[in-house]
Amino acid sequence: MVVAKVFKFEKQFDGFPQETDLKLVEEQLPEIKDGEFLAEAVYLSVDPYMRAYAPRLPLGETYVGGQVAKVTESKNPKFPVGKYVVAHFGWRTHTISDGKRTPGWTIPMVLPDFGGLPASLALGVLGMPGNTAYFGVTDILQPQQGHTVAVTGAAGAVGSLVGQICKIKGCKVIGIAGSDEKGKWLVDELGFDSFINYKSDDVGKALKEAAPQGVDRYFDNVGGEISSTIINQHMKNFGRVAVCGCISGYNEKEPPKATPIQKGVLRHQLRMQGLHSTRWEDKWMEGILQNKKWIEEGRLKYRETVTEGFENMFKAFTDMLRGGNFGKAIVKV
Ligand SMILES: NC(=O)C1=CN([C@@H]2O[C@H](COP(=O)(O)OP(=O)(O)OC[C@H]3O[C@@H](n4cnc5c(N)ncnc54)[C@H](OP(=O)(O)O)[C@@H]3O)[C@@H](O)[C@H]2O)C=CC1
Ligand SMILES: CCCCCC(=O)/C=C/[C@@H]1[C@@H](C/C=C\CCCC(=O)O)[C@@H](O)C[C@H]1O
Repeated sequence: MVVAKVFKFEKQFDGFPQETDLKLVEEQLPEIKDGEFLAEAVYLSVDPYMRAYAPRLPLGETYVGGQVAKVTESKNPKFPVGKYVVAHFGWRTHTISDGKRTPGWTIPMVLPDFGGLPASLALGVLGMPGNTAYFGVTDILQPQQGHTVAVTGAAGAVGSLVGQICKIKGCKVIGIAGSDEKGKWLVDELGFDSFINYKSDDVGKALKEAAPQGVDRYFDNVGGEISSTIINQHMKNFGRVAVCGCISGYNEKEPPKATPIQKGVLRHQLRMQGLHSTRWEDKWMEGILQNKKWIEEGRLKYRETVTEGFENMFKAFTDMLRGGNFGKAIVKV
């Protein structure tokens, strides 16, 4: 008899998530049936969307999320024992799956050959965040050689890759994030051209110094007043803005107030587009293979912030929301 540990959504968040909003329970799993397999979580992801999605998640449900799991029993030839899968099973240690899609989420996928790179990367640079960065830059932002690019959430899973991919495309990249230690990593190790600490610097003033001629492309991971400042005061004419996330408001009880951006969009004739990584599901492997190639060539660096122990999922999640992570935040069971 297999017993799964599962985090259930106990109480709707009211502002910043509290530990008592989730409940860790045990579930006895039945024997697998024909067409099913049993998978044991090895790495689990903690992502900002888990906070943004909460109002739509019914209470009592398993908390949402992706994981890399090892197939330990199988009556489904597409998911043989010993293989690793990346799947949207939620915050749980053991899962019985029929290999079909959890409605609204990605379909379980046997991990492709990562050529010796760690399987955990399927939750980061070789998975959803990596593809958000890759397709968000190549399809939405479309930076050209010589462009100046600003990216917020710059030291996180998506932002750290966005900046590097823009460097690969020949751009000047300005990263905006929440600590000088993050800035040092971005500039000294990832090759960003400059860094702004939004917690201690005046973003408008610092951006004027870093990009006196203005910004051609802005990859927005945070929304709020920082984005209003960039869009209203720093974009060049005909610039592009990729709206990827708005984490500055996810934990707010009331919708955050920020200076309207319409004037800036209009004055500078900007092209501003939202994106969800899922729109590129039909060419998902293109992003994974390209990011993998850039890693192998030494042109794309990744970093993981690993929390040990399934019981520490909530801690890892809230640490990430508070900015404790460099690169991708994951949990190792
Ligand atoms: N559209 C899509 O398909 C996807 C969108 N996203 C979005 O992209 C963004 C980044 O996601 P991801 O890379 O996974 O997460 P990160 O790895 O960047 O982690 C979140 C980071 O957000 C920063 N942060 C927290 N609060 C604030 C705040 N008030 N203002 C500014 N920054 C804050 C913290 O860094 P710091 O120390 O700098 O504050 C923290 O490390 C999120 O908004 C997310 O929702 C992510 C994946 C897919
Ligand atoms: C306003 C919330 C923006 C969330 C941005 C983000 O991180 C998206 C990530 C998607 C994720 C979408 C899942 C749920 C977010 C829905 C929130 C909402 O609309 O209220 C998943 O599909 C993979 C990433 O592409």
